[in-house]
Amino acid sequence: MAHIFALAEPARPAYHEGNRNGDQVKFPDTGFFQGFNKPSRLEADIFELETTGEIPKDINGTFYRIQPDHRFPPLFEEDIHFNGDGSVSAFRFENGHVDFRQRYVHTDRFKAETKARKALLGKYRNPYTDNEMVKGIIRTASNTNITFWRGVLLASKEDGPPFAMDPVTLETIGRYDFDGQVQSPTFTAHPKFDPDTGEMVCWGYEAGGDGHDASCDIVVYTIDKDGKKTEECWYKAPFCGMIHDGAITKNFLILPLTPIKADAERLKRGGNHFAWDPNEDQWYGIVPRRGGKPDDIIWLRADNGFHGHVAGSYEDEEGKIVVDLTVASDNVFFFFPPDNPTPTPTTLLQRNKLISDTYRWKFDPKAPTNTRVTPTLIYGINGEFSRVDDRYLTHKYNHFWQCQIDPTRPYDFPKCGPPAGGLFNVIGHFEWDSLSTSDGEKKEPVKDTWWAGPTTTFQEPVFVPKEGSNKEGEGYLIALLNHLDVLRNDILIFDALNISKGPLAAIHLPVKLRLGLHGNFIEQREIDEWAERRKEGGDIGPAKPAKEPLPWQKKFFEEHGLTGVKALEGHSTANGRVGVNGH
Ligand SMILES: C=Cc1ccc(O)c(OC)c1
Ligand SMILES: [Fe+2]
Repeated sequence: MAHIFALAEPARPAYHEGNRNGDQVKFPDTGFFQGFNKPSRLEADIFELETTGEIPKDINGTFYRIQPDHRFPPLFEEDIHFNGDGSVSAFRFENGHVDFRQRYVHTDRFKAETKARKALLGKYRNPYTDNEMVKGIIRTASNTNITFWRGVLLASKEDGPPFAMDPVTLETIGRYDFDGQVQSPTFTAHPKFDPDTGEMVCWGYEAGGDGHDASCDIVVYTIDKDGKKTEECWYKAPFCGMIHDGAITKNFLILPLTPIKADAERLKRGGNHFAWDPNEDQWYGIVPRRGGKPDDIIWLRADNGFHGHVAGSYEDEEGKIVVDLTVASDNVFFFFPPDNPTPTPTTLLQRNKLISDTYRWKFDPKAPTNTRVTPTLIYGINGEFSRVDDRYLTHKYNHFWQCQIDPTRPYDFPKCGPPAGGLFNVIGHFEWDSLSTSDGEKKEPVKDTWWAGPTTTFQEPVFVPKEGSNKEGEGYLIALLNHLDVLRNDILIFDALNISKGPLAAIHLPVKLRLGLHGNFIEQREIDEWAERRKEGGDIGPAKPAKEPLPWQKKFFEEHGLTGVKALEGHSTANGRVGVNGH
């Protein structure tokens, strides 16, 4: 019998020679778009999610997290997860109850594509692959992190500026330029918040031109707790590599430069934004947090590796900079292979063979540029997505939490297929102090872990401090669990200092979310206080979206006239003239 979707005339394939073909709304038949990775595109509100066990009543706030979720079938069949539109989930915890909300970030890209009812932007961070209609657009999909800053959520991706959203309704306010103070084309997805000063320390790399030209310019900003930009300094990188996460101490910002490189010519040819360079070092740029000048940056170097995320960072008693982060042994971004093929991971399966241990580096801020460094400690675990008790950032700390990869545990391959996003089948709590060998004896490091079974994997956890306690690590760990067999998600809540006991409670979603990147838990007290200040007539008033195009866009519109996205919007150019070809 014919399948119910069968047509009398066979439909044309949705992709021809790798390019989108015709108007069928059909996603590629590739690993990035099928099974657990199938786009969901869901915007939803669910009041009173189903639960098992008792949700701790002292959790009062919202767990925000963000996921890429392609709104439209991509222009190119080989498109990747990281190119999907940002979609934000909010889990509001109140008195043992949990409500769910999910909305897209309304980026400029999202608006233009909605109007056209189809994808207009092409490959990840390559404007040369875009439809002519969107030339000059801010391309970012804002899909990597969702942070809370002075009463608004900032959805961010490192290829563009952040977009502000309302923390309660999740409505997009618009592109956020910090009241005109931040004009760089790119902005990190990992801004750092100093818990003692209330400052945001942030940066952009590939920041010299339009953000897609492989420039080696790095900009570093500090915004103070009142929203005023207090520092801006421009530095040069030795090459245009990725600076995804960073670390702060009281006096320094550390920028890990990963040897996955952009190349202007490859971009012009319509190729990948990045290519892994297996012969390049991993570099660490160190700049002062206050009064930095372009010449102040020092670069320390270590053998090739792929930086993951930072756990904690601080200055020790000797003034050394302690930075803890995962470093993988090979190319984690298997979809960005080297320009010249070498034996490097090119499939998810090969990627799962990578080792990603957690390294403790101690950097001397007085070391000359090009000094070679080696780690002080290696924890002896394999994982990613480290989190700490954020109240201890810039201070000596002990505890961190992380998703673990344990290939010795059974995995139900027939039911689940290759583990979407990586085999993060265990969640764990670790203690640096357990590695110390002050008495000369080698201790067995703490590995407080819990395995969730053969059909499940974890997404990045968040730490929630226990109400009324300042003790490091006292609180809860909350993490999304992927059911890879039945295509659904749960949220598990653990006692953060006793993970191996298993979850205290679970929250059940009736649907599948996407594989997300990052999230943060915000206390209700904080959300309410800022809502009061941000209301009409409040002492600072509503957050305002950017009023002007970015400098690179103004230049682009002046050079190219009123084409592309400007024509689409029917706008005049920034200076009020209709600048078509010299008029
Ligand atoms: C490691 C994560 C990472 C780095 C760069 C990206 O553009 C991204 O998009 C979701 C994610
Ligand atoms: Fe990240």
